[in-house]
Amino acid sequence: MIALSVNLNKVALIRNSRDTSIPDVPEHATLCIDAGADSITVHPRPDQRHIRADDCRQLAAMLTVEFNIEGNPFAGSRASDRKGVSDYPGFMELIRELRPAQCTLVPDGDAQLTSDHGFDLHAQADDLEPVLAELRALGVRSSLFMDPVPGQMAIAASIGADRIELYTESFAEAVSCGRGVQECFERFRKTADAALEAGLGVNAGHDLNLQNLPVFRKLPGLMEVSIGHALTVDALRMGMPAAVKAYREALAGS
Ligand SMILES: CC(=O)[C@@H](O)[C@H](O)COP(=O)(O)O
Ligand SMILES: NCC(=O)COP(=O)(O)O
Repeated sequence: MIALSVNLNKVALIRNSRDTSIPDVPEHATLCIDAGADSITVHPRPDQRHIRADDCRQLAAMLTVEFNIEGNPFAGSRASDRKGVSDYPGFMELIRELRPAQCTLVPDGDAQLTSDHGFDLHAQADDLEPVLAELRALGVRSSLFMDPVPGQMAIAASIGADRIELYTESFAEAVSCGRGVQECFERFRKTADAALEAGLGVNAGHDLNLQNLPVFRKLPGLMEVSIGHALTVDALRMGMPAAVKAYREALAGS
């Protein structure tokens, strides 16, 4: 069974548009879990535009399923610009404090609108190796956010990653425009095969939705998908429990 990890970034984004506590992030985590989510994902960015360090602390204290925290391991601390909101302590400082079940390392710059590329391990392996070693020492499963490039999988394994997360925006784009879907899927399949061959687990995420999951779910060895933006948009129309159930069904092929 492919695990569904619901990303709550966009619930926090709505909340942050006012000085308020609603929509309540932990309450929506519970709604997702009760509807069948296997895991909760968040991506606390230094500007705390959506998920804040305090959200991560609240979720870590209450979750009854796996917690996956994503972010750039080299992101340092940043003072909060909002009254009553804690400073961003630095990504690895947050991981050391909370020790989530999984940590997905993403090479996002602080000013990026969203995640839009994976790591280049030819350039970044030496910097990442000690971070992966620390995650292992903390008992946190590691995952590296990667583009679908088969040749990088052996490097990911050699520096100590437990899993990779395939950056799926290119597949989502192919499905959306109706062009090159099979060729794109084949690139992901070859990358997944290379990851499995190297002993890595295979996660995936970014722009996955109810239209592209029926195909992407067939990826060999896929263990987990993390989905936030499209699922939240669907939840605006159908409600969060129904949206989670719809994504679970899409993953199950039912
Ligand atoms: C790594 C990735 O693709 C997403 O998990 C990321 O969390 C998206 O970030 P935003 O929700 O800030 O667009
Ligand atoms: N790692 C992907 C994720 O957590 C959510 O990405 P998206 O569904 O918001 O694009």
